[in-house]
Amino acid sequence: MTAPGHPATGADFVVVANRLPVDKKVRPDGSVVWKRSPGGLVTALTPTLETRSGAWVGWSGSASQDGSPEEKPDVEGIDIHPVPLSAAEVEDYYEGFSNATLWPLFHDLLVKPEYRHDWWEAYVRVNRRFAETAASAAAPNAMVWVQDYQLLLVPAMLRETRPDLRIGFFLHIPFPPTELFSQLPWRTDLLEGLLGADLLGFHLPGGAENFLTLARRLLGTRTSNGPITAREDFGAVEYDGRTVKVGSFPISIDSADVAAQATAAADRAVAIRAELGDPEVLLLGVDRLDYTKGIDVRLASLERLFASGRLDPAKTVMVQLASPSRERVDSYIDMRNRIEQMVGHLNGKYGTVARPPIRYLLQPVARDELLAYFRAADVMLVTPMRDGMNLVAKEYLAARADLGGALVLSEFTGAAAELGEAYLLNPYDDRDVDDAIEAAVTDPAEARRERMRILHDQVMTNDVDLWATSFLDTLAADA
Ligand SMILES: Nc1nc2c(ncn2[C@@H]2O[C@H](COP(=O)(O)OP(=O)(O)O)[C@@H](O)[C@H]2O)c(=O)[nH]1
Ligand SMILES: O=P(O)(O)OC[C@H]1O[C@H](O[C@H]2O[C@H](CO)[C@@H](O)[C@H](O)[C@H]2O)[C@H](O)[C@@H](O)[C@@H]1O
Repeated sequence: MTAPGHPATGADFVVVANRLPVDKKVRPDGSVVWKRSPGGLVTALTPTLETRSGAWVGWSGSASQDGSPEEKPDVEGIDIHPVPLSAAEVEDYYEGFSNATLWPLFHDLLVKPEYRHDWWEAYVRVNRRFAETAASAAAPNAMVWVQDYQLLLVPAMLRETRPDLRIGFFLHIPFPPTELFSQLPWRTDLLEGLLGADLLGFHLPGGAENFLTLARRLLGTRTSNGPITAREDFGAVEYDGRTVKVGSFPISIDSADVAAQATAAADRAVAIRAELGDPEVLLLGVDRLDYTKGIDVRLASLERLFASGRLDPAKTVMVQLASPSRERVDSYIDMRNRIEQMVGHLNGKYGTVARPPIRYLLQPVARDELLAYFRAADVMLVTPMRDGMNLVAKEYLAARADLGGALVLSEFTGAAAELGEAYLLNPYDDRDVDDAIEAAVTDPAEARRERMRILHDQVMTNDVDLWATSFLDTLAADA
């Protein structure tokens, strides 16, 4: 069925992403409910689609029963095209090639990537399915925006059957240097897959420049040499008789919405602090439970700060909200065990029965509750070993229209490139981590407030609309 406002021949604007903007949950009684999915990508694109009205091609988040037709959820303003994945494809394409091969390789080899040809075959097959679904959803000359590392082959597959389309691709995770990318047995196929696009977007200029070097070295193509800057100066690759534009577009959030909702949650923030025993210092971490996020880095630092007396465990509470993620992938299971051991150790050593210093939740919390936590926290701890952007950091800043709080931020996040007034740290340097956390807790209120004023303004000005508009305007410009 065609959504209101869409011609029967297809949509003029199509988003293609691994995930739909809603997740399918099957209740024990067999009934189905659709819930808004967690994750930065969905959070970032939903407002854009609502204002532009278009189609979204993606996976529901659950394996399909063989032979049964995929249901189509009703999402206002978006024509949804579900792509079914079998249980084996979830294992091989999503958990395997996407999250046990590409994810660790693109995140500095924090765990060892696995290179398996059966996973690759599933990745090619599923990418083709996404491309075919997108081709059938798109109107003639439509603009199609493909998202992220799960779909690196889709741009070329789409161009093969629909050369009329204007194709953009955005990578939400870091793009690694040639030396790392070249480990991939399928490096040329992946590079050629991406070069099917008219415009390739990365968060940071460094990722875009890595891509140009790779194209030059691996394919011998002609590429531009000048520096790339965010949204302004672009690079180019000459490939197959076309010019592929390459640029940096740092993603952001719906800042005004976050600020308004967090302000509305001010009373709940006070109640949260009371429920926690009104600690002198409330530290907060909010992450998918992923080994890239450095949850262990902040817990190890707290141990050192408690042990040395630089922070008083009797006056400090740290809340760690962790959303379960990719739970069947070995490296995620290992990280979860490690974190839970550290939480237990810290509470056992530094807490009392009535008052453990670490409060750890392994479940997603409701959005309004999350915003209340942002508003309640004195210090937000964002300590990834590597992260494409990190929207949590930006959400925290937008939530602090009261100019309270402080942001501790790893230099190894994309967000750090724009947020120089945060308490920046190198997560590989224990002393630096400890010093940054201590300073964020103990600096004079006026100094913290001045940093927050600059950071809050930065995020309010550079929002997700700027990200989407600058990408789509650039994509449309040379059509
Ligand atoms: N409602 C809700 N959102 C969450 C929770 N945990 C994380 N998120 C959201 O998920 C997104 C995470 O994005 P980001 O920090 O870029 O990291 P990513 O998980 O790697 O995409 C942010 O928009 C968070 O607000 C949770 O427990 N509840
Ligand atoms: O879909 P999942 O496997 O559950 O993972 C959730 C998303 O994680 C990744 O997020 C990235 O995109 C964010 C927005 O650009 C960025 O801030 C963050 O640094 C990245 O890690 C992944 O790239 C998405 O595809 C996933 O949906």
